[in-house]
Amino acid sequence: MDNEDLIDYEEEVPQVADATTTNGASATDGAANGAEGATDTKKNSYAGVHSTGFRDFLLKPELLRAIADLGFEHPSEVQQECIPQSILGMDLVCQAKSGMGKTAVFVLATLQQIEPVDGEVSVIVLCHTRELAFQIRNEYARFSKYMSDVRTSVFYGGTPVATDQATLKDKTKCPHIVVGTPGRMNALVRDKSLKASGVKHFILDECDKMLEEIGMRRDVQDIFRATPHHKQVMMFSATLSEAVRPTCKKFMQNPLEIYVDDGAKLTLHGLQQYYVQIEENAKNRKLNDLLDSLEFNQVIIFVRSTARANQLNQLLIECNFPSICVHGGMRQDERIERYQQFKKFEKRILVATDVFGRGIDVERVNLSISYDAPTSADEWLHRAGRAGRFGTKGLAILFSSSEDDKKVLEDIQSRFSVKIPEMPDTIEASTYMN
Ligand SMILES: Nc1ncnc2c1ncn2[C@@H]1O[C@H](COP(=O)(O)OP(=O)(O)OP(=O)(O)O)[C@@H](O)[C@H]1O
Repeated sequence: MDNEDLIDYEEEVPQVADATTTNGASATDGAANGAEGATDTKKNSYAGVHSTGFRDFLLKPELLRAIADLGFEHPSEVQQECIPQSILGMDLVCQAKSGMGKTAVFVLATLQQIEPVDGEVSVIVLCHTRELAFQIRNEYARFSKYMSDVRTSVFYGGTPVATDQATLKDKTKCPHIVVGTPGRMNALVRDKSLKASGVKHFILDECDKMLEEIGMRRDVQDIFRATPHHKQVMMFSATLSEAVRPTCKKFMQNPLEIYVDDGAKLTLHGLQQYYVQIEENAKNRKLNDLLDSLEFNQVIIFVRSTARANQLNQLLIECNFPSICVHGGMRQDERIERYQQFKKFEKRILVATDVFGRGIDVERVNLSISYDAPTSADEWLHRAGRAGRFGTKGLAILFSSSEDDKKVLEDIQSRFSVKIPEMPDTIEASTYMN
């Protein structure tokens, strides 16, 4: 990746040595453990060893009440590792498996520290898709329900910019916390509707995605430059390759680096993964068979283009499956409405492009089918991780129909030290249903 045009004002800071505070054992284990055996070493690690409770973090009573209302009993491992330091304002770069509660780390850390000043935005959270931004704003709403003086807004493209501008202009409405996608957020910063000079916490979720895509990275950098030098920076993803880590750290000062899971350990314990070798023209029939024969609560079916999403969704509806689709080619309000429909369990089948590949959290999804193979091993990990949230069981299936698909399959197996077998004729439902 080309790092040339990265932000400049941290460039002189000496790079943190590799021996930075990491989650010692876990961080190194991953690299050393080459095989599936690694998966047995920490059963239920998502729930930690239960030695710590949320109370031990000395959070505000309003937050503890909200956490109790949400039914969170114990912090997950990533929460145990990150919350104590992040609530003290430390910079943080964090990799942990999909669905293990990274969102709560930054939501709690920022709500714990926030001192809301009317007319001032003090927290900026950036993520790569509008639905994810919407979801994160909802997480803020859930955790801040007893903090009535804290306002959170979400800003993303495809909606009237004037509405966002009006919200920011009105002191009684101006949010203290803003979640958004880079393009719209940068536009609001550029036209000075969003004054970033009061920002104290700057967060990137799915940071590898945002820093690897050049357009997004430029927007992120521009927004970052408009914020004060002194602030807390936190970054999160399930996939932080060795290549992207230095890029992340360029935005930070002496960050705490927590790699709860790495390499082989990124594979979710409860998730079974299979591939299906198939000709392109046999995919529809196979998908039909799978949807008929597999038991599932909800399923996300990934395809590579908006046109294919529409076609496949149409076909499934004609076959009387309760299907909807979401992709970047539809109106934004419709996208959010469909996301909500699926989240509320009004539909059980969602056909989506990679717009839904990362971050989206729908509890009942226990089946992830890549009808079109992903383009990289990392994207597979994110797609598969839509099933098996927070340590639950799930099933992920990849249709492989070309030499490129085969190559991706090989990459997945070597990058995550996992064996993905060919799908057997039958799979016992209890092994992937909770
Ligand atoms: N301590 C906890 N106890 C119970 N449930 C939790 C806890 N922490 C988080 N969750 C739930 O787990 C689910 C997954 O969390 P979240 O979406 O933050 O995962 P993530 O690590 O960001 O995953 P991804 O990498 O896929 O974005 C959410 O529904 C969240 O409410």
